[in-house]
Formats: sequence, structure tokens, C-alpha cells
Amino acid sequence: MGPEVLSVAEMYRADALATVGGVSGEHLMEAAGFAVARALRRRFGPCRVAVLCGPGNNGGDGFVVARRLRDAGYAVRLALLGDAVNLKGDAAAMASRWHGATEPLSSAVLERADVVVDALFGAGLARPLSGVAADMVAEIARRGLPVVAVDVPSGVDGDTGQVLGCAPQAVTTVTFFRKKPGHLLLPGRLLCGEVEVADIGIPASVLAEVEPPLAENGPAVWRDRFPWPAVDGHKYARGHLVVVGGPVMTGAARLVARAARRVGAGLATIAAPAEALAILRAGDPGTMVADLAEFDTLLADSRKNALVLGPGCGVGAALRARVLAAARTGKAMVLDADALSSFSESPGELFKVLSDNVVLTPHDGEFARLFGKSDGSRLERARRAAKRAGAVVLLKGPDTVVAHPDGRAVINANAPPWLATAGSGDVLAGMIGGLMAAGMDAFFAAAAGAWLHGAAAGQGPGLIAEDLPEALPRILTALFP
Ligand SMILES: NC(=O)C1=CN([C@@H]2O[C@H](COP(=O)(O)OP(=O)(O)OC[C@H]3O[C@@H](n4cnc5c(N)ncnc54)[C@H](OP(=O)(O)O)[C@@H]3O)[C@@H](O)[C@H]2O)[C@@H](O)CC1
Ligand SMILES: [K+]
Repeated sequence: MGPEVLSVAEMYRADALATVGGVSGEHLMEAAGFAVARALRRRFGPCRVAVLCGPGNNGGDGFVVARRLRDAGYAVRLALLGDAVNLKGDAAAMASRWHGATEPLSSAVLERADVVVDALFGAGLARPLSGVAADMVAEIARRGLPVVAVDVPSGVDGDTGQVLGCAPQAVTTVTFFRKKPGHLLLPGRLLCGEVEVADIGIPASVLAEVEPPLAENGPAVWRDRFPWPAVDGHKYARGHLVVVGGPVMTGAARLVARAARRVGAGLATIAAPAEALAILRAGDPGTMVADLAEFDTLLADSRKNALVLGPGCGVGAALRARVLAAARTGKAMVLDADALSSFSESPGELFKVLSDNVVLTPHDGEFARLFGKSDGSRLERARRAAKRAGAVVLLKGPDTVVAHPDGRAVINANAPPWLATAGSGDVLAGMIGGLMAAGMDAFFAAAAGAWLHGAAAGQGPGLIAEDLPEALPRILTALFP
């Protein structure tokens, strides 16, 4: 499966295009139900299954699941929300092929059940769960029953990952053709359990027409653009990153520089105030150190093609001036931490000088300081912010989103909880800055940096930020074509 992620509207479009192309809706529904039944059978041997069907096509899938499981020897009870005579189209056709009893939806169907199939609502969820549907979700949780969800756990909004009312916790969610944002954004991703994407016969060729601007982050998104060094290249061809450091928190700039060099920048120079120079010079021998008083000279040097500003710099007017001066050169740039907070009183002043050659890497607090409180999913907020800033925005979190001002975005889902540790953000800024110095486009550098950062945390418990750059050689070796 490709990494493309489709909004609910794009999914309906893909579905319609497949139908125009000659794949019938019944065929799609039969394949969808078959895939869910297969996923359940892989996980649970013959047992008692309660299938909960809703009034739309998600429920239609449920009728197929019930038939398939019964044919495979499972004891199946099926309950429907609403009246069977109100079912339409493919769902009505599938209901007519179910020869077992159809009970009204109530907790009675859960009596003696071992597993629940949740086929109440999928892409057509239109409002918060209420009444008997909400009661069922509560009862499933009370009984601790494992749930296999069809498309999404009912109540999870496919576009945002937000919960409307309530939603069951699934062990497995089987979705069709491609993932939707709700499978990747929190809390949806956590409620889905393991997500399986099933091929139901929608040809991949419909993607050329749908043109989804969103993808799940991973090497497939940026591998072809990775700035591997050329055999006949030299270190200057791999870029020279300038990392602006502060007077006190000297560790931050060192983490940035080390990550940048590990990820592929040819050279890195830390430019710091005089009082920090001695300690920085005692650091990594391969990292250069310069006096920040010479900042203008560093900016004027065309070989120094990328900058990271913010980590450990200290918030204030001095940093603001340096960010503005750096931005005016048009060089590739990552702005993190203090470089963002320094503009909390005057974000417009910053946005005026930015371009899509700049990556902003705020966490939620920095994001709110710069863009104000905003509603919506992390995806919507990052997209709006990128448009407003005119720069690439990487909004950090367990479901980091990278958004380009033109609307393209990726959602990153490989970050383990160990990444929440001091200095981890500095390393991320360094990875992105290093890739940009080596010549990678800002959007793809941010995506690659976010993914590599998550992958580098794979060692698990006990991880500290210093470990992250050291994990890169192993990960990059595996990616090297
Ligand atoms: N696209 C594809 O490629 C394929 C899609 N397939 C499947 O189709 C699913 C989408 O089907 P869908 O469009 O019929 O919507 P669905 O999720 O069944 O819900 C709509 C119904 O629920 C109702 N309703 C909504 N919210 C409610 C609430 N809170 N409480 C109560 N009622 C509520 C709503 O009522 P209304 O808003 O009209 O009053 C309407 O009756 C998709 O998720 C996938 O499983 C596969 O078969 C194969 C190919
Ligand atoms: K569902």
C-alpha cells in the first residue's frame, strides 16, 4: 500500500471513481467485509462474535462479516441500529444475503460474546454517538470485550481523529484502500489498535485523479530526495550548517550540530557568545566554533548555506534581530524553541520575512505563542499555520504533522514515548538543518527529520537525547540505496 492518506471526501471520490471504472459497490463491500472477517479469524479462533451494524454502508460491511464468519464456523449474533427496511443500496443487498437473525441493537447481543465487530458508523459519522449506540460503547468497555472495528472505531472522526461523543477501544481496525487522517492523528490512532489497510479492488490509478496532498510519513515519501553524498563530492558539496548558540545552555547547540553532522551535513559551525566559546571548543573536535560577534560575516559566506536558530539561544531582541537578518539572506533555515518564542509579541514581523525554505518546529506551547489558540486537529492547525507563516511548519507531538504552505502535509506516526526527553527537540532541529544544508528541500527535510528522529528512538527505555544522533548510522545504512 502506498503512503497516501485520503480525507473522507477523497475516499468517497476514490470509491466513486472505482465504480465508474467498472468495480461495483457490491464488489467493494463484499471485499471489505471479507477483509474484516479474515482479520478477525487471524486473531481469534472459532468463538462467539457479536456484530453491531449501523444504518449505512458501514453496517452493510457488517452483514458481510457476519455471513463470512458464520460460514467459517463462528457463532454469530447480529444486531442492527434501526430498521432493516430502511437499509439502502449495497447495504440492503448484503442484509438480504444474511440468513441469520437480525436483533435490534441492545446489550443483549453482547451476552456470552467473546469478540465484538463494530460496524456501526464509519466514514459517514455525522454527529456524536448518543442513545443506544453510546450505551453499547459503554457496555463493551464495561465487559472488557475485544473489538474489531470496520473502517474506524465508531465515533472516531475519519478526518480529524477526534472522538464524537464516545468510541470503543479496538484491538484491530480494518480500513480500505488507504488510511484516513483519523487513523494517524490522536486520539483516533490509539483507539484503532492495530490498523490493517485492505485492498478491496479500488485501483491505485484513481489516486492520479484524487491527488491527495497528505501522506503518512516514512521513507517512501522522501527516499528519492535524500541527499546522499556523491562519489566525487567533497565536504563543501554536502553543505555547511551554522548553529546559533547561547551563552548558558551550551548543550543545545552541541546536540544540534552533532545531529546535523550525523545526518549528512558536510560541516557544522556553532556561532556562540564569547563566554561560551571555551566550553564549546572543548566539545566535538569535528564541529567548528565561531564568535557570534562575527554573525554578519558568517551570513555573508555563501558556502554557509543553512542555519538553525533557537535551541539554547535565550528569548529576546538580540535573537529576534539575528533571525530577521538570517531570513533576509534567503538561506535554508530551521527556527526552533527560543527563535519562535522571541516573536510571540510580533508574529507578523517574523512571517513577513519567511519562505518555504524555512522550517518552524514548534511544540504545542510555542505554537500557541506564535499562532494563538486555534481549534481543530493537529493536521488542520499545522496547515493553517504553514499558510499563515508562508513557511513549512512541523507541529511536534506524538502525531507530529509537517505542513507546507501549499497544503501538502505528512503525519508522522513512528514516535515512541521515549522521545519526550531533554534535548530531543534540539536533535530534531539538527537533523532537519543538516538535511537542508546537504541540499534537501525544506518540506522533505522536515519529514525525513521527523521520521529519522522517531526511528532513532527505537532502542526504547533509557533513551537520552545524546543517543539519537548515534543511532543514525545504523538507520541510514538500512535506507542507503
Ligand atoms: N468508500 C469506500 O470505498 C467504501 C466504503 N465502505 C464502507 O462504507 C462506509 C461509509 O458508509 P456510509 O457513507 O453509508 O456511512 P456510515 O459510516 O455507514 O454512516 C452513515 C449512516 O449512519 C448514520 N449516522 C451517522 N452518524 C450517526 C450517529 N452519531 N448516530 C446515529 N446515526 C448516525 C447516518 O444517518 P444520517 O446522518 O443520514 O441521519 C447514516 O445512516 C465506510 O466507512 C466503509 O465501512 C465499504 O463498504 C466499501 C467501500
Ligand atoms: K465502525
